[in-house]
Amino acid sequence: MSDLKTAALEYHAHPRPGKLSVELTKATATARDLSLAYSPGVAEPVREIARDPELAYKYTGKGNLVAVISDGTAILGLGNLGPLASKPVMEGKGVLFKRFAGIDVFDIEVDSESPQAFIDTVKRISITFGGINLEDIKAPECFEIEKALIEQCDIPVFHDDQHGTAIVTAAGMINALEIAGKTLADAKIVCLGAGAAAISCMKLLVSMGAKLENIFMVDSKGVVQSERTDLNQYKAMFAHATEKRTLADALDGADVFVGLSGPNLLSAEGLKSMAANPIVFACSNPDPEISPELAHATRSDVIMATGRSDYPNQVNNVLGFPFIFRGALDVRAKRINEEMKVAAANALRELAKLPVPQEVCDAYGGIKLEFGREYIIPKPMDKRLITLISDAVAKAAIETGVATLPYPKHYPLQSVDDVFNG
Ligand SMILES: NC(=O)C1=CN([C@@H]2O[C@H](COP(=O)(O)OP(=O)(O)OC[C@H]3O[C@@H](n4cnc5c(N)ncnc54)[C@H](OP(=O)(O)O)[C@@H]3O)[C@@H](O)[C@H]2O)C=CC1
Ligand SMILES: CC(=O)C(=O)O
Ligand SMILES: [Mg+2]
Repeated sequence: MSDLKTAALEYHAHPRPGKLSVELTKATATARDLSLAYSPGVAEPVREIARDPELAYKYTGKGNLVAVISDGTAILGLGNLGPLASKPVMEGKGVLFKRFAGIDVFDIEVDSESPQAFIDTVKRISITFGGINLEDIKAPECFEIEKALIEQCDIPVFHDDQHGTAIVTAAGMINALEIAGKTLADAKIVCLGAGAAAISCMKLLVSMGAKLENIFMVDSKGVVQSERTDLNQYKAMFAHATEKRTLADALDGADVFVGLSGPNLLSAEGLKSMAANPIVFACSNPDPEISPELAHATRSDVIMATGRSDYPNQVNNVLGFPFIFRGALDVRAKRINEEMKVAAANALRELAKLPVPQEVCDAYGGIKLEFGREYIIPKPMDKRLITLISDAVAKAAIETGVATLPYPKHYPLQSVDDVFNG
């Protein structure tokens, strides 16, 4: 077994299975405490919530509780391995929500026979939560599922693989282009993958200035182009009349490669054919479309990012979802709208340009981190993420009328420890 495999299995198995547990937030030492926590005292908040459902936010953990829900149909880049196999990833998202934004998570793996069954299940349990983070649900079903749940639930519903990924990709991309001396408006972009993450990433890039005609999407059958008769409506939005048919055709002279597909799909030859200062976001997890080692050996001018924690430039939705939900929950937003997503992307992008505190450098082995080719996007351990992204999201929610609470008195948060100081 590889060292990483052994260590990862050991980490998950010991000293107790899994990565999360439920903790108590109130005293439970005496009979009096129990008479408040449970019968008879618990009847009082029950009566209050029955009278006014909004009081669930006052008397229960609802307002700080997010459901991370999957059907296991697109677990990272590992594919459709079923709901139970997705549980380590969903627990992992729970770890990240808690560690970076103080948000409690129940992970829920749904064994559903159809998108409608999944929608019905999630809708029925949605009242338990302050928000719903959908995860690792494959395209195109994920689009229909998210749309239905947004319509049917009055709490934020957010498919992380779509929007979390898009926000972080857009932030990193605009910075990488700036370093390469290029612009989003002119960049020729190849997106390998045409699923949940890819469609949403390309849509956000277009809304932030990329030209639809400059984007070539490639799926498992080749270039998404207008002569194809097998395209779903989401892919069809990106279909051009073009002679290009293969990934190699699309890559020739391209400025940007975004990989949201699977492992080892970008070859050295493909990378060689790209324009000067090529930007490669090989974001498939756990194994990228091209390894950074091969990319750097192939091109000295490549600006390289992956979805992984163990290389520079981690373009991963961990930089988005904890802080976006934090901001949304704290103003009790009814949804996470486009303005909130763009605000998050801009906050993230701008943070990368600020001097990096020593403690962040220390968490990454003491290396000097400075805006440039090896640091296009902040590191997950940077405490300023919660300060800036949650603040930007909360403000955008208020400005666009989806917040139901005013700007929080304890904002901007200085760290995750400030979450309950409000
Ligand atoms: N770094 C990050 O933050 C994130 C990374 N990802 C990564 O993105 C990838 C896709 O995830 P997601 O969008 O949720 O999954 P989906 O199942 O929704 O989409 C997968 C897409 O990959 C395409 N694909 C698969 N194999 C190939 C191939 N050989 N050549 C070209 N395209 C291929 C599929 O093509 P077809 O449509 O023809 O089936 C499909 O369009 C995963 O590797 C995942 O780890 C996802 C979210 C966040
Ligand atoms: C990071 C993530 O959400 C994924 O790879 O699916
Ligand atoms: Mg995911």
